[in-house]
Amino acid sequence: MTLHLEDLRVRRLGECHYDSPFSEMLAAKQTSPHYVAEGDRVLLEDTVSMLAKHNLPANQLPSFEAAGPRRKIYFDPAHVSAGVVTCGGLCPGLNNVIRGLVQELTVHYGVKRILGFRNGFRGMTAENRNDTIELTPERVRDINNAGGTILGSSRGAQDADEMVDSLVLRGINVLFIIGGDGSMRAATRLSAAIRARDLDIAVIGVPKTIDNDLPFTDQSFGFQSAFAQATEFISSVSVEAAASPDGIGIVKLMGRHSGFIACYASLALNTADIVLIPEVPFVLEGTDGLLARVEQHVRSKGYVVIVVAEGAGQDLLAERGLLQSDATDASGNAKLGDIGALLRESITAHLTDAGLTPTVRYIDPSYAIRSVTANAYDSVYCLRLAHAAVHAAMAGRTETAVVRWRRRFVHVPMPLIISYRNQVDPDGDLWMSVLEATGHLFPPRTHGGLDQEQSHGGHRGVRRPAGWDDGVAIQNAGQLDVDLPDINSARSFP
Ligand SMILES: Nc1ncnc2c1ncn2[C@@H]1O[C@H](COP(=O)(O)OP(=O)(O)OP(=O)(O)O)[C@@H](O)[C@H]1O
Ligand SMILES: O=P(O)(O)OC[C@H]1O[C@](O)(CO)[C@@H](O)[C@@H]1O
Ligand SMILES: [Mg+2]
Repeated sequence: MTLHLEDLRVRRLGECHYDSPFSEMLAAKQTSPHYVAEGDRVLLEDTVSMLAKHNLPANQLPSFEAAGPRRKIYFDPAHVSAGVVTCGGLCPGLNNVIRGLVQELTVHYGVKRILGFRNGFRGMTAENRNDTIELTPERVRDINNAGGTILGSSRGAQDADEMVDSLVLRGINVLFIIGGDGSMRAATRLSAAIRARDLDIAVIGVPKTIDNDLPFTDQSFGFQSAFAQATEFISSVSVEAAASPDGIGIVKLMGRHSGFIACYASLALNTADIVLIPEVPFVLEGTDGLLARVEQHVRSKGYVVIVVAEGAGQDLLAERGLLQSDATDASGNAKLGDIGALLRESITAHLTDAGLTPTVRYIDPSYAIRSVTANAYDSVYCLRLAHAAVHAAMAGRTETAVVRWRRRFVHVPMPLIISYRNQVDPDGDLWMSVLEATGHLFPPRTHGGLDQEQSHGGHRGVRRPAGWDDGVAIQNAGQLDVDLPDINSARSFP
């Protein structure tokens, strides 16, 4: 399927008639290397060859609407009641985003009423809709000092119409959804239900995912804090492995389908000998297999450190009957088998057979990683995303996520954010860096790169309940088939 320029157009509730509190500040601002003026756009692609192949005038190149404050806004702040909900797995920085939203809404726009729905979308059901937390500047003052989310989060299906009823009954006209791919799918369904009733409610997403698996965003918030924390555990097993005869250190890190945390945490320390991620298949046996490679390391260096993403090698578990192929969590995400345990057992058996005396240290620090507080970098990032989200909502944007793309903050229509899964490209420069750092070009490439399903539009391993929409599949952003009018002319979405 093809991405059309129209797919990059952000939906608007209507014309902006109210003066924004930022009008004066914006009056003289122009686009610069550090600022994108309202009305200017940020390019989707960033190489000469990608842009050249479109053969289009500059103002028709695929681009995103810039985020940020507008001179005119859609909502009268006096009549805004905002809702906030956090959904899916935890991620460092959730509280920072909540705090940033509340501060921006109250201090700059003068919004008086902000409600936090509790425990994810579950808090928006008929049963729970009145159990909200009033979010005031006082309530959120110190929440950034703790990990998790003061609102709670959850997985599991809720009825979109019932959630719209909750918004109507609680008088919410601006909703901020902080969540991952599943949450953005839910947000899209919720938005469709809002549109079907012709309601004047803005839905803005702040993409959150510890796995960094959402596309069209440089890196998701909390990711840096998470992989920084993960390095602590790699460091521990490295020390343990190095101090044991024939030592084997294994750390299993989160990453259901995308091995970004494993890659970045490994690069940060540069002590891992082998990195295994879902995107790059490997085998255990044979001369090209992991076991032979591990034995080589142990014989030459005395120990080996392996960093494995939880989604790696699931095919190996399946072959051995160690994977319940249709098991899912409440949100329809595939439940994974324990690749770390398989590595531990098979490496121990192999090295023992080879006459060695392995000591295996296996750590699975998953929850100890995603529950940490945001570091200084992520704290800044979360706050700026929150600001962008509030500006977008007040300007009447809807069904839109706020992200940072190529260093600029932009608006990405929600269908795009769920259109495919961001994964480590085995042909890309990140994986090349990992191979350079581990120095052994392992695992060897057994195929030509991510297949079509994996990289573009695929949701392998995600099994949603019947009737759920997994969003449109689009072609590789590098192969956009551009079709269409000048999207840069400001125009309301029909
Ligand atoms: N296709 C869908 N349609 C409607 N609702 C969905 C869909 N997918 C997920 N949801 C709902 O969105 C919420 C969050 O989804 P999920 O548990 O998959 O986490 P997520 O947002 O993907 O975050 P993460 O991947 O970081 O854990 C859940 O309440 C889930 O029921
Ligand atoms: O155990 P939970 O809370 O379902 O979360 C586990 C999953 O959540 C994720 O962090 C994504 O949020 C995955 O990497 C991980 O497998
Ligand atoms: Mg998800």
